[in-house]
Amino acid sequence: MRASLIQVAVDEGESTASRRTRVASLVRDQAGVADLVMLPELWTTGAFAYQRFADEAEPIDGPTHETMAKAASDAGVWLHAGSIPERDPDGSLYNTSLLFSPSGELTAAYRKIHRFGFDQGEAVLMGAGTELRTVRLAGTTAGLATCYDLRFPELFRGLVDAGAEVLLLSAGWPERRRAHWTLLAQARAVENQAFVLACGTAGTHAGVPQAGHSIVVDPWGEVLAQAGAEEEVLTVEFDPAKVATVREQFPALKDRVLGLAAPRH
Ligand SMILES: NC(=O)CCC(=O)C(=O)O
Repeated sequence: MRASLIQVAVDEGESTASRRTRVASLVRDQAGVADLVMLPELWTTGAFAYQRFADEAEPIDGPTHETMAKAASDAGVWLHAGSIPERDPDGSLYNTSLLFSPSGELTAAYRKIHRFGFDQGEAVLMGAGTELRTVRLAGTTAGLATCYDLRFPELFRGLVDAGAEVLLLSAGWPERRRAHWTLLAQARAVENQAFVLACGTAGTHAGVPQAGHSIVVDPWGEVLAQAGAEEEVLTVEFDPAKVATVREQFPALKDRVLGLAAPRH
């Protein structure tokens, strides 16, 4: 499988409409290059531009859906189109990832489960997703996660229990915590014996420099490729069958002990 992670720059000053057009063209450029293309979290607004979420929220089948479904089918690729600020028909907001098939059908929508609560923005403005999402694509099973989710290993274990071999994380991770980003991506890959493809943003918005450094890690924890700090398309080739090989040769997942009792005092 060949995957291209498009590390979109989310600097202020570019309108949402023109960014959509620009990113759709980057996706189309992947025709014949990649089987799977990924975009970051909230790349239309930037993940920290909290004041824009309500104004720019869209329904699942809104303008980003329309543009990205067409880009996926024009390019003939699986497209993890990152996430949008979704407005549910009941008015509430969610941070929702969209995944399209090569014919442009929406195959999965994942509402981010762990909202970023550190600075009160996302956790106050957005609702929390409640359902894990896995998708069969290109002969493997992918599990979806978004940014802050990376800090919560139980979510990834849930995806692996549901059959995931490839963990797709779209993010808007800040430069300030870049060391955590690389470490956690490798940890999630090693502990789950799965590929991790983590696509972040570049640039600066709302005063928050973004980490970039999108990363692809194999089930043994080796970094197959990592981007730099600027906007970049990171293309990598990997064999999802390596998951079965690693799990067979070093069957640590089989040694899990479930339902540990709390300590007695
Ligand atoms: N958008 C996010 O989820 C930010 C997460 C983050 O900054 C962190 O976990 O650190």
